[in-house]
Amino acid sequence: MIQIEQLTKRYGKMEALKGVSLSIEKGTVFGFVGPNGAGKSTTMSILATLLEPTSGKAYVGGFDVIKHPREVRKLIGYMPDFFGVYDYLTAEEYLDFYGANYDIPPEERKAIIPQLLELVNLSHKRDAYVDSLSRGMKQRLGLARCLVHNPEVLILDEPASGLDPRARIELREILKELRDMGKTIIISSHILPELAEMCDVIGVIEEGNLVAFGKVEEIYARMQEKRVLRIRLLDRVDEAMARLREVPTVAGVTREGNWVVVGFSGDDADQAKLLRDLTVNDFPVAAFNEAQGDLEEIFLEITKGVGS
Ligand SMILES: Nc1ncnc2c1ncn2[C@@H]1O[C@H](COP(=O)(O)OP(=O)(O)OP(=O)(O)O)[C@@H](O)[C@H]1O
Repeated sequence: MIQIEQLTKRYGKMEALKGVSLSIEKGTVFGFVGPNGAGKSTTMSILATLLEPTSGKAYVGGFDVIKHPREVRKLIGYMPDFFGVYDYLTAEEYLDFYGANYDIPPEERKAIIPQLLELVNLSHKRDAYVDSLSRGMKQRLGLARCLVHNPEVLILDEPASGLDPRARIELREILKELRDMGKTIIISSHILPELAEMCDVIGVIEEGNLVAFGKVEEIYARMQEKRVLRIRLLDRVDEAMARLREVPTVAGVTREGNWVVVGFSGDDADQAKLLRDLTVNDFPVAAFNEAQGDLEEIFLEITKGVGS
């Protein structure tokens, strides 16, 4: 559905994108993650036909964003990170205004708008002024706004930023519904766990380079290859450390008090073997556990050293 090939973007001397390539299949919820200034908004603006790349190609539904922006715009709904709202309009008038911008006839708008308000759980706020809505409600209204022309692709720039946990859950539920409707969704954030719970596929961007791309589980699995074991011994700590260093699947051994911290590249069977080896040799193991690598750690791991 979306194809990006060797995309670059320069702002003067500043290289915001340095040759990003990726492809997103129809019906995918794609999470674009990276720190501030990494190039997420730039990539999304190019896909939304609002910005021209310096070089490279981008296609939406097979249409080139430079050569066929009109066709692309019909296919996409874009929600920028900051969007102006028209405070003097009610929620319903606001959506009606955007529907009219897309040349949707008045009768059709009358039918669609209640459905959209329902979808984003704002039916009860139909007659409320936009400026009276909470941030989460405004975000949901913004989402409804980019759905007025029933686009196949949604490009949402940091839609969850500034939302409290409850509002984030609501947003996640709405995104699920949209995915079930067959929409392809691109959503950005600089907070990885926030995206992991909403997305199927994740791309990590750092200083204009795509440094990781894959299914959420694959990225987790990659981290699992580098697990960290924590072993607490009652005694013979130095001896145990020397023994552990002999094990081929052990990458590094450090000590934190009575805890031994082991960098480990083996699988579950290797891990079981390691524990057995310590206990049959009478090392007094009081605790043995695997440190859980969360997505935040994976993110730091993947992006470590990039750009330096
Ligand atoms: N119009 C512009 N003129 C000059 N530099 C720009 C412009 N827009 C973006 N940049 C620079 O390009 C880089 C990428 O910016 P971009 O907004 O794409 O990042 P981002 O990943 O979306 O970050 P954020 O999470 O802060 O929105 C940044 O260094 C930014 O300062």
